[in-house]
Amino acid sequence: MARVAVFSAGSWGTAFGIVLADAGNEVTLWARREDVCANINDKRENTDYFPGVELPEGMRATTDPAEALAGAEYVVLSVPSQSLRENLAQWAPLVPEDAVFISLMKGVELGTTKRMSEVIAEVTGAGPERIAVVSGPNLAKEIAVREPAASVVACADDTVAHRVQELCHSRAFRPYRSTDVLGCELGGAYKNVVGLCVGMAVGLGFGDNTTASVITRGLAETARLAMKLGADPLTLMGLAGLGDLVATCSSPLSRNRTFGEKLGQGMSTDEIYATTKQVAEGAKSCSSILDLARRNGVDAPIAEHVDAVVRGEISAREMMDAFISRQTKAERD
Ligand SMILES: NC(=O)C1=CN([C@@H]2O[C@H](COP(=O)(O)OP(=O)(O)OC[C@H]3O[C@@H](n4cnc5c(N)ncnc54)[C@H](O)[C@@H]3O)[C@@H](O)[C@H]2O)C=CC1
Ligand SMILES: O=C(CO)COP(=O)(O)O
Repeated sequence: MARVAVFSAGSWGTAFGIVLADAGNEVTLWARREDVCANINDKRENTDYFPGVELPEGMRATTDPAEALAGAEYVVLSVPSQSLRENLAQWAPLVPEDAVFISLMKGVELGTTKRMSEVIAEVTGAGPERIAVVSGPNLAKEIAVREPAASVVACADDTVAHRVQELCHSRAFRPYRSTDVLGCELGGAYKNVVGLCVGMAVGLGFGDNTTASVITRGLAETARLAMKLGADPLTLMGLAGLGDLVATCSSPLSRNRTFGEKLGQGMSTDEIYATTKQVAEGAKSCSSILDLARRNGVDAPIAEHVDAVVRGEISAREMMDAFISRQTKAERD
């Protein structure tokens, strides 16, 4: 049993906290809001995110980061990717010296084009042996009610990956192990952009040929960039690549796919933001991923066109037309 601090009590932080508590750990969730914290401690429920789901015994909440971090051996991070740097700057001085960071986030930082593990390393000074990521087909709502699922735990240090793997192996959650942090993170961030694109196709009324074409070319685009940066191609064929892409692009539970569907139906980005407070990481990361691809000389038509639709520069329909009319090429290029 280990002591784990989870930041924060949103969808995935809470659902992964349930996995950790089910696996026998002592879990403290940091909640931003007093009412969320009180519900978790008093009613054993995160009413905002998972009404009706009873939280396990080994889980409690606090709004005080110092209390959450006292004696923590593992620090799980599940905040919006674009706020991580600012959040961590406040929390880092409170983190116990040897604690291992576990990133659940699927985004790329705007401006710097850094992956979340890179931001963690930069802000905290932690070495690669203290930074792990968890990524895979893990829609939070299904995990919270213990539907069976698999995922990948990646850390540059295989011994630490093994420890984190054991930490989160519960009765419904099966983690695999990897040392390819970069491949897992890029797979996780890119599938959100592809999910937006698939959602747009659905919103436009198109069927399975269109969505399968976008998913497949999305995987090719993800692999092109990830491999250029040094990822193992097999990671992209695995749970953190293809697996997550399939879950996100097929599920109405996906916030990214839903966001895309609304764009396809003609809503603007601002109108969609006004309808939800939940994170759709791809709407921000399409721009940073495109930036990353351009800096590395990699062709990224899906990221480029999704970014243009999110910015309101073209419509979803114009995006689909542009894909079809692009210069023809070999499939493997
Ligand atoms: N929901 C899901 O099914 C999954 C989500 N993820 C990833 O997990 C990360 C978190 O997403 P979710 O939990 O789904 O989002 P969410 O919107 O459900 O929760 C976000 C949490 O962050 C907090 N938050 C928002 N702005 C903040 C700020 N400025 N500073 C500190 N905390 C802030 C919110 O209070 C909330 O507790 C994202 O990177 C997402 O891609 C990964 C796998 C599954
Ligand atoms: O990452 C996810 C599933 O693995 C969740 O996807 P959304 O953020 O699109 O809901």
